[in-house]
Amino acid sequence: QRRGVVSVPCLPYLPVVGSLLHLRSSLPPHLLFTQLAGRYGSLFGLYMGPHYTLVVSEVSLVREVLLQRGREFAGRPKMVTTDLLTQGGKDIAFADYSLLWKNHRRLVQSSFTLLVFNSSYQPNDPELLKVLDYNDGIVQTIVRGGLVDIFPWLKVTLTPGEPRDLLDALLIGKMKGSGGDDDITDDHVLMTAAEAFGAGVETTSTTLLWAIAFLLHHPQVQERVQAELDEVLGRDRPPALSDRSSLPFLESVICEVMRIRPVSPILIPHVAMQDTSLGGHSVPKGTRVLVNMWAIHHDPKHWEEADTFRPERFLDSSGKRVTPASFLPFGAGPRVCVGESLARLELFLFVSRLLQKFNFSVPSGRSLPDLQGRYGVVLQPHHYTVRVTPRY
Ligand code: HEM
Repeated sequence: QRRGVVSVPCLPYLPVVGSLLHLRSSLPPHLLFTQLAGRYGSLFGLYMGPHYTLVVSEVSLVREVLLQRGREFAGRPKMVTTDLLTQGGKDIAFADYSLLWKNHRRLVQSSFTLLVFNSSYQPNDPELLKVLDYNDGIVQTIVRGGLVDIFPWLKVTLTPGEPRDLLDALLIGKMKGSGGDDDITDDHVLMTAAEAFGAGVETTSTTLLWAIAFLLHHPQVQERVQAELDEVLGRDRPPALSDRSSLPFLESVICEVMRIRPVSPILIPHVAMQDTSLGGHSVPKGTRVLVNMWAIHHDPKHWEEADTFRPERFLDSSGKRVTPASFLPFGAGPRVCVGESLARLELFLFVSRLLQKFNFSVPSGRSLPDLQGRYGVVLQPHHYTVRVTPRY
């Protein structure tokens, strides 16, 4: 037992493997952790190999980690996969807390609008295809990371010259050292741009897929959004950002989608940068913290019929938008999503224009989308088929 953490319930653990044997499950991590929280409580510990890790599943504790003690918990663990993908944390999401990271983050945040709206591509533009390909490589690599992040010595299973995939290629490139022709400096240059795509495109487009999936299950919600759009915009005027406050039901549908299926059900791991405390328990420096946002968004103490899709929960009795304290799809505090306002803006423009112009339905003979989802870097819906017809 480490000093100071004895009072937090902890999963059994063994030398070297830690608690991994107790984490074997067919459930995806957010559901497994939610189940374990039922047994061990809303704050419990486990060992990911040698790494002591706290799992947090209660909103007041989450707010303590992200906001009240946000600065103390703003570190990121050093992991083999992300270290390679980001050239030792030269990105934002996986870089440890430092002055450099803070300046980098500020710079990127302030240039997003310019960066995102500055250029456009035609479908199949070779440059666009290359970027999409690279993005896909990153997604697959992080999914495959798993064990090598817990036991870095697994790297030795590599055969130099015979990379099996992008992860191997990056590892081999790194092992060769710097300065050589095979060095991965091009990837290095791509880090920040790749992250804007990796963290930005995958999350936003997946949220859009979830939105359509839930609208197919709830055609009456689709009709109500369309009635609101018809009243505010009419048939032809494209939605503008200034319309957001006049479309509270549409905005509440987007929120309910992000609540019921958060694309990032477990936040990127945080790390205690100093000895600190959480919920009155002392937490040693270096402790990893996993925030289970799925558990927060489905907590029956805070959400009535949490498993039911009900956008009205984001409206008050006079129909105005409200934001419950247990709704944190972008995280909060120093590590809050850099792209939050951009993502909200994109989702508003996409959903409003699509529903103004089209009806979404299930093609005859096909079944409704499966709403279970599959867990990767983001929580995605299984593939489904949708019929899109112009409204007029
Ligand atoms: C629906 C869309 C999105 C959702 C739900 C989402 C959610 C999140 C979450 C939960 C985090 C982790 C917070 C934490 O670790 O405490 C995060 C971090 C981040 N997101 Fe997003 N995100 C979205 C879109 C975007 C977009 C559009 C961009 C950029 C173009 C972006 C860039 C980032 C970056 C760079 C970080 C790391 C921040 C840091 O560690 O300091 N995200 N996002």
